[in-house]
Amino acid sequence: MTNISPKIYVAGHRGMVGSAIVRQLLAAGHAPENIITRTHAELSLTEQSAVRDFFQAEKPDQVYLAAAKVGGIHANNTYPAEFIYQNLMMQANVIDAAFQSGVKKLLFLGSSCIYPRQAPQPMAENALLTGPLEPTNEPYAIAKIAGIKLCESFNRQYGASHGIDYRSVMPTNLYGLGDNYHPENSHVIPALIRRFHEAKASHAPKVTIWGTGTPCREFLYVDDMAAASIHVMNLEKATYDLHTSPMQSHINVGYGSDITIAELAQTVGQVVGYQGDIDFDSTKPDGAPRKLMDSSRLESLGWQAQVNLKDGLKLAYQDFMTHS
Ligand SMILES: NC(=O)C1=CN([C@@H]2O[C@H](COP(=O)(O)OP(=O)(O)OC[C@H]3O[C@@H](n4cnc5c(N)ncnc54)[C@H](OP(=O)(O)O)[C@@H]3O)[C@@H](O)[C@H]2O)C=CC1
Ligand SMILES: C[C@H]1O[C@H](OP(=O)(O)OP(=O)(O)OC[C@H]2O[C@@H](n3cnc4c(=O)[nH]c(N)nc43)[C@H](O)[C@@H]2O)[C@@H](O)[C@@H](O)C1=O
Repeated sequence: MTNISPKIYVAGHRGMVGSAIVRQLLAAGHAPENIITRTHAELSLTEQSAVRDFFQAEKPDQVYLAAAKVGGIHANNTYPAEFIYQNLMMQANVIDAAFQSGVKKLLFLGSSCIYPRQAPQPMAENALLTGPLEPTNEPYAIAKIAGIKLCESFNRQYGASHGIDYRSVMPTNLYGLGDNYHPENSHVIPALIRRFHEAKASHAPKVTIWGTGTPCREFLYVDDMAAASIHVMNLEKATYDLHTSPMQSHINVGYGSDITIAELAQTVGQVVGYQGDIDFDSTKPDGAPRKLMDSSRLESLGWQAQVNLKDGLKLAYQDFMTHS
């Protein structure tokens, strides 16, 4: 049975993943007063001294690091300085302050974009640092790789002496409740939900999709991601260590199969009920041609995705309708 006593800090609790983690911790019986949160306005994680003060005051037992500067292909390509700087600062501040305040267990959320653009498919954890990255999100990916290496380095230097165990999970592309539906800066699923919905409402004859439609993507519903995060956080150390190594400790979290962006567009159109045409703007970037995760490490650790894409898209569309 889960130990319900730890004091848990969820960084990024108002984001899509952080909010799902909080929902699941509460549903699992964690007392609300043991779940520590701060909004961005209350605590900017890029501010080192504020982060240190917060950790020294709260002294949590566990940390889910789900706060990050996040966005889709256009945002990553347009604001690379913000993506590398803010993510490096947030994770460095949180991981070091967690260590300094005595946090024993921390889970860092990375991304599938850490793998080389031409990595063999599906991409296993050992593909890390074997080749050049996808240019549209290289700065974000470099920050995420640094986050993995921060966790590993703190474990290697202080694991035995201080009993710390900092872990990393690498999510594939996510979607679901609480997503960012911005027309340009979002990921493809929320962007297409908005675009198809608006086209349906205005009886537009066609919807234009960025890129060629040929890239493949794997999509995981956010509740599955939250469940995987809690599962990995709670694995026995001996079990985790058996499936990882000190310098390759991260764990992929994927759905298990991918589809083309053209197929995704058809499916989103069906879910939304749009009956017009779809065309493609190939002047927009495609990004990585394919990035299917090999999630067998996590599966062998006893976890598997539950929500299929069609069901997840229906839930996401309901969420968009509720909040638009
Ligand atoms: N969404 C996806 O498809 C994927 C996400 N991931 C990773 O999963 C994690 C969660 O992503 P997701 O939930 O989608 O992201 P969201 O953008 O939904 O949430 C990010 C959260 O981080 C907070 N935050 C950002 N900057 C700061 C800051 N300087 N100080 C304090 N808080 C800050 C945001 O607060 P505020 O809104 O107030 O700024 C928000 O609550 C991230 O690490 C992301 O990189 C990985 C792969 C795919
Ligand atoms: C999770 C992941 O997210 C980003 O990488 P990405 O996988 O390229 O994510 P995306 O969701 O933005 O695009 C997926 C595909 O979809 C196509 N596409 C079509 N039409 C729209 C559209 O309207 N919006 C968007 N965003 N993409 C579109 C788009 O051209 C691309 O081929 C990283 O920067 C990084 O943040 C990261 O790790």
